[in-house]
Amino acid sequence: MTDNMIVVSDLKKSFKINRVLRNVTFTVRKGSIFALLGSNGAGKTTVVKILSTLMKPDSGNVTINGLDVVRQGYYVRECISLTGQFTAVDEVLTGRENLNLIGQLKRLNGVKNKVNEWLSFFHLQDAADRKVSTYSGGMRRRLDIAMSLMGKPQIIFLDEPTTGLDPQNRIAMWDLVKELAVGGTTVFLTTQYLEEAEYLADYIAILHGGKILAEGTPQYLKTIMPHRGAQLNFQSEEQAAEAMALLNENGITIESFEQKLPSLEDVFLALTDEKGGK
Ligand SMILES: Nc1ncnc2c1ncn2[C@@H]1O[C@H](COP(=O)(O)OP(=O)(O)OP(=O)(O)O)[C@@H](O)[C@H]1O
Repeated sequence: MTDNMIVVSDLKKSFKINRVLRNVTFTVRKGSIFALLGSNGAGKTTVVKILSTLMKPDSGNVTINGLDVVRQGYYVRECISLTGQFTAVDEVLTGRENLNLIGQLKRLNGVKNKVNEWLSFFHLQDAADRKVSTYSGGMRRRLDIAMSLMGKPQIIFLDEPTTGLDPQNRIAMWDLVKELAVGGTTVFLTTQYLEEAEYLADYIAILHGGKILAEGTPQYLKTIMPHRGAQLNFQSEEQAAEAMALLNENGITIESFEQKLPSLEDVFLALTDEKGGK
């Protein structure tokens, strides 16, 4: 019995002359949070579409839960759910009605209890009977994920789950994703944010130039990425200059403190340099 939920090998996909996926290979362990990290247009959604049976690859193999996505698509769809970048909720219905509808379409038993369970898990009880048109972006996104979880899929694909969310909603979404994995769901997410991948994922694969440029645990990737600095913002330039020399002794107030992460571009450059140098 293998521990791998997803096995992707030598995946290729082109759109006419645009070779988006040249050779993509990775595995995802059962019950883990896996992040596919890449910048705009890297091909993340294309990977998600192929893995979720919405698009056929040109070549390569993909199995999910031991099932081939091309030949056994029907069975693959039984064990996955997909939440895309644009929410699929019905604006005219309430949150509860949206969830009920999905429960009925999927012919689930005990829909009422399941709806209440997910409303509470996603902190939507208070808004449950309001029309979705009155929901914030974060609430819609949470409802969308709740809808895709009706029926308890073993694996959930979250395509850029926090794009467009404000910092507060982004953090709330991170907490929910962690809780999902604690509950045993395998989470496959795509993101263009390094900090999101580092915070959430057990394992990160960086997609760049149609290939997996680097992969590993966040701890491992930190060791091969560019150095991180810290940015200290003082009240005035004078204070900053003074502080540089006398920070500890003079007790100068630091207005704010930000950790500086390398940009994705810095990461790509460092990693491609490293590979080129080998
Ligand atoms: N159906 C399609 N027909 C033609 N080109 C496509 C199609 N789908 C994707 N592409 C192209 O493939 C490339 C990768 O797109 P994809 O949406 O997979 O990237 P992404 O990493 O998800 O980007 P983003 O972060 O912006 O969503 C882009 O150049 C895009 O224009």
